[in-house]
Amino acid sequence: MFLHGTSRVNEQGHLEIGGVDVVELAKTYGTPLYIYDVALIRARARAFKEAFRRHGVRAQVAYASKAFSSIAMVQLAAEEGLSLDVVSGGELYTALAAGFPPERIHFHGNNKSWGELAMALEHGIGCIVADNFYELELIENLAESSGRTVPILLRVTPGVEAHTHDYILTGQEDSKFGFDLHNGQADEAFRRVRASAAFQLLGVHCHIGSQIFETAGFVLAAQKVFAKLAEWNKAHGFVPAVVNLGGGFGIRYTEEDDPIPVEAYVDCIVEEVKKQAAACGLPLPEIWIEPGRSLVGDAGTTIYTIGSRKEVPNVRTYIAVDGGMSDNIRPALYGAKYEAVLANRMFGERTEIVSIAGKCCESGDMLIWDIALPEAKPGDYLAVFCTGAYGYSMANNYNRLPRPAVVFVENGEAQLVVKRETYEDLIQYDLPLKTKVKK
Ligand SMILES: Cc1ncc(COP(=O)(O)O)c(C=O)c1O
Ligand SMILES: N[C@@H](CCCC[NH3+])C(=O)O
Repeated sequence: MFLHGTSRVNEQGHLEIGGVDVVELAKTYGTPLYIYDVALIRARARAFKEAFRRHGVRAQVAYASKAFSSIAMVQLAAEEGLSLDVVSGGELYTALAAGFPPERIHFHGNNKSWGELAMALEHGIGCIVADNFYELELIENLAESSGRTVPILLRVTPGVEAHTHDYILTGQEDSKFGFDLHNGQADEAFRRVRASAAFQLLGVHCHIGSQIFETAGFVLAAQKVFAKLAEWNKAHGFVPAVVNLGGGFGIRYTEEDDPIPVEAYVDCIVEEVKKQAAACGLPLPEIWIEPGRSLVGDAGTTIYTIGSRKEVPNVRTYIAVDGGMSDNIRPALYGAKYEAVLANRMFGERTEIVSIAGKCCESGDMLIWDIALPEAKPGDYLAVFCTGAYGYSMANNYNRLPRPAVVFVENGEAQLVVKRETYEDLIQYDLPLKTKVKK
């Protein structure tokens, strides 16, 4: 059976996560409900950190909070000694409100506003990952007006385009992110930054993609980054303090996925960075990575209540749940695949093949096509696995569906960490029409 972390089947034949019966959680908190296995998140965080520690190198593992940001999640990341990657004023605000140490926050984004950058500077965050020339201008102006020096990494696009299962080398990088390494943009950014007292250039960042199962793309990216760092060192004596190779480590959504353990990514990254630094005659920089999905993805499970059923004779049976693309847009957006079970009948024999439909008014709102399940009846609970990354964080109110609640479970205890939205929440920013029609 497809179970992760602390998930198991209890004596009642119910799915249990973190020592808590999922059916009880559904009854207490309602559905749809996101449940996070906290022990699994801790285990992943520790595995990443331990892998670096074994190599005896200086490193930061920054949780990419775009995968799932909430006050409790950020506090959990802090508790585990992670750094934090934020990509908007909203994620930064959440981190600060959660009491996350500002010096361990890294600020990303391809169009940071003046206001967002000002907030970051005001709170003295650890570093800004500068993405483009306009941003450099904004940072410089802000730094001048506040008399600060701003620690930055330059985000470069190394021309390594990673896909889910492979990677290809692209001569001409076509990406909205970062300074191109090959067409002179990165060199121009480097010159500007070095010429201004506004910046403290810590080093370079790159991120080659997401849900990657191979190490080759990271090796290639490190090689390209160091080729540039070697040039900058030779020509300008620049010694990087930090090299950040981003996130993108893949997880197992279905039986078809075959990711490597997190240690294997870290081993290959550390070995390549060591090799490259030595070859370039550079001291070993601090190595930073930014995992999102691989920290929280398979720790998250969504529980739905099953409702209607529609048979299309000789074609398909649709089973509808009380959520859908509003709480998990990934199947509609990327054709993402998931595994699921009936959480209240785990011992049930899987006697039929059905397709799981969401309740949004959209034919494309399908969560899973053609899955084997016990015969599902209205009121049964469907658990969809591996929804911890980019589920809640990409949730929306399409069709005015309230966003679900989020519960953390650990050692037999459940804790509500995000409340379910209410209908009142949905209309809280609406204002009534000022009618011009005379009665
Ligand atoms: C710059 C950057 N860092 C980190 C991540 C986290 O990626 P993942 O969740 O695949 O680890 C992303 C998202 O792809 C990203 O764009
Ligand atoms: N949101 C995407 C990944 C994008 C990562 C951010 N650069 C997903 O659900 O897989």
